[in-house]
Amino acid sequence: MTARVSIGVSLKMYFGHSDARRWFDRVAELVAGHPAVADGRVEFFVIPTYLQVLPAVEAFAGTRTLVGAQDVAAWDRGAYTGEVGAPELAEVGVRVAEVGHAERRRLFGETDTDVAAKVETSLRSGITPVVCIGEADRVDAAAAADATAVQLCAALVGAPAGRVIVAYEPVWAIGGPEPAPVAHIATVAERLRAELDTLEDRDGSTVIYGGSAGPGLLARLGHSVDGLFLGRFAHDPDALAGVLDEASALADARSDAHSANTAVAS
Ligand SMILES: O=C[C@H](O)COP(=O)(O)O
Repeated sequence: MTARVSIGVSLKMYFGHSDARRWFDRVAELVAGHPAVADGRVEFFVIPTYLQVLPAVEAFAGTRTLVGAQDVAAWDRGAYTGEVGAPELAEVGVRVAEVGHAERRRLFGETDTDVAAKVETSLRSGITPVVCIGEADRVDAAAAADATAVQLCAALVGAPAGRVIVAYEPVWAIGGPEPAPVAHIATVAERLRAELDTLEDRDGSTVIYGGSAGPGLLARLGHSVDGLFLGRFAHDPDALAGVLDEASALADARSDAHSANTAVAS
């Protein structure tokens, strides 16, 4: 388990260009003044639409915020109309790329093979993939853990060495009024972390939770996840500030636990 806690936001296609730019300015000010983001205890990433990427890179310059893309082409470059490749994304400052979100799998027919190709090109281009996985139907936690472990393995087929951010998002909890139950999330996230721990060359990889996540959830989840992947409940910068405060408290608790363990071992 890393001491660092990750908080990510995907804006999906909710904001128009002006609204997105206003949100970037508000949030850039917020994170610039947030000690835990400023000193790296909390990793913060923002994933706007492709067209909003460059203004986001500009707005968040100097704040340690990682700007991401909501998708990435499965190929580096060539005759792929409408696509954007990882090398170009990296060239303009994109640091993370969302791969295999439930909406892309459901609405655009993305398969595990597509997801694996996108993970591969991202890592090869120096971009950290945010690998989205989650069970489609509301099954019990053990079945969800089994299903998502299979998805994770499929996403990493052929992937070069490097850190991945695994976003566990039960499909049935996305876009709803509330997140999945804490015990369910904890069971699945712990299984996914255990799977990652068996893999070589995945140092620093993290498991975060998404699906109607908002203020109050991280404090209840505690050490069972490495952070959250927010959607609608980050549109209000004040709500996002609350989540960042919870992330800061969790990062401090992890750091204390790590120090205590080190002291016992020596
Ligand atoms: O990308 C983010 C997730 O799909 C969660 O979105 P949501 O919190 O609006 O359900």
